[in-house]
Amino acid sequence: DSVFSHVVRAPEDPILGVTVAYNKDPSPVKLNLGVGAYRTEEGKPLVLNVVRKAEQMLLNDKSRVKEYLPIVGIAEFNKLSAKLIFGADSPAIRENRVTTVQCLSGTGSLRVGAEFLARHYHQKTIYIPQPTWGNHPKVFTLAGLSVKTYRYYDPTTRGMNFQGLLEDLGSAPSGSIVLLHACAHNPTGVDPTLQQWEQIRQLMRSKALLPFFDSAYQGFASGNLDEDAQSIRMFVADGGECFVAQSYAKNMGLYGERVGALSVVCRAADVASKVESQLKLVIRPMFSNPPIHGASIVVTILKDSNMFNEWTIELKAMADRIISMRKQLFDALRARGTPGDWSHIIKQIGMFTFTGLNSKQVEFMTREYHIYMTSDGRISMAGLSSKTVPHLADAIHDAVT
Ligand SMILES: Cc1[nH+]cc(COP(=O)(O)O)c(CN[C@@H](CCC(=O)O)C(=O)O)c1O
Repeated sequence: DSVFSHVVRAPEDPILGVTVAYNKDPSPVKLNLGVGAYRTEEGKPLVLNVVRKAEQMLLNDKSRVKEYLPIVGIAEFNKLSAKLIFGADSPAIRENRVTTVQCLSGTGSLRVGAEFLARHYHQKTIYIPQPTWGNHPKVFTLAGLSVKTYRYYDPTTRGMNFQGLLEDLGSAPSGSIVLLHACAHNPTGVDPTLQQWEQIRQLMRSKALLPFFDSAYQGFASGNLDEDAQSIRMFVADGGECFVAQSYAKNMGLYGERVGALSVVCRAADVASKVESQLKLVIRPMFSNPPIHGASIVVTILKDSNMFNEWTIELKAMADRIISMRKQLFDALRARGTPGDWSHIIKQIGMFTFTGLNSKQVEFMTREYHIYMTSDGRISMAGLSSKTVPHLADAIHDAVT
């Protein structure tokens, strides 16, 4: 018999497995509110017009070839990605203290950064928020870091547990790595205020804690690219060092193209270039060099001011539709007199609402209403439309009464 007959069947992924279950459900009223992927009012995935236009331009350009990219990817993509996240006027970019390497979307950027840190950084512990994106602990553990958590969310207020955050980061060994969601925290939808970010920055710099930002939703939280990058830019402005993982999956709708970048901001230009040389030694045996198509779309859009503006308009429209779904769900629950305070639905920002529903209630909603969402009570608002809000509101009302 097979030499792999001992292999046990692994469980489905807590997030991506929701889509597997949804796809199996024959119900005509089923609703997929699991995966954080944007859907239109018609409930369909969206390819941005500006992305279609960029792809057409690429197709028409007969000079384009499909040669290997350099290990670090498309140089122009890396420059434009750094500019997008750090700002055109970033001192770090001006002083050439940033190295950016093209990776496989946000996950790949996190993994490459974690592998580098496990090899070259003296502290092997990374503190991640409690709760956080389900894949974070696996990415960092498999890269060789040891994962600890810091308090982040307060279930009673459904807001931040800021005191807990300060205490936990305040008692972390100096030099520890700290994972920070740049904006639109997943799964809670709760972000620090700018004042709280400044307090976090001061505390972290005073203990030489190393910030590792995960920016998967730039532009999706507020609808404004610069606003959603403010937390990162505060840290870069103080001249300190940080890691930033960037994803174009959501804000440019390039999910399956796997387009992202890892940036490392260093204190000196020569350090940045040595770091880049070591990042290449991580990437080469991992995936050798990144895919050309998605990054070429990003370059085509970011380098042309008209297409860039077109993108920002489409991005704002996606963010606005999500915000209107929040309002509609909140109003629908109020209209039903659903017991409980549901104001967190409109206070939280980004792709997700952390409803506060428990796994039993979630199971009930899946069984009785064919609503698919993660067992932690997270709902992807992008999966909702005006037509389906009543169905969800009925399900929540039924689950809590
Ligand atoms: C915070 C965060 N960081 C990184 C990623 C990775 O994105 P990518 O660029 O595709 O590698 C995601 C996607 N998380 C949503 C998408 C599905 C998934 O889990 O992956 C989600 O939480 O639904 C995040 O939510």
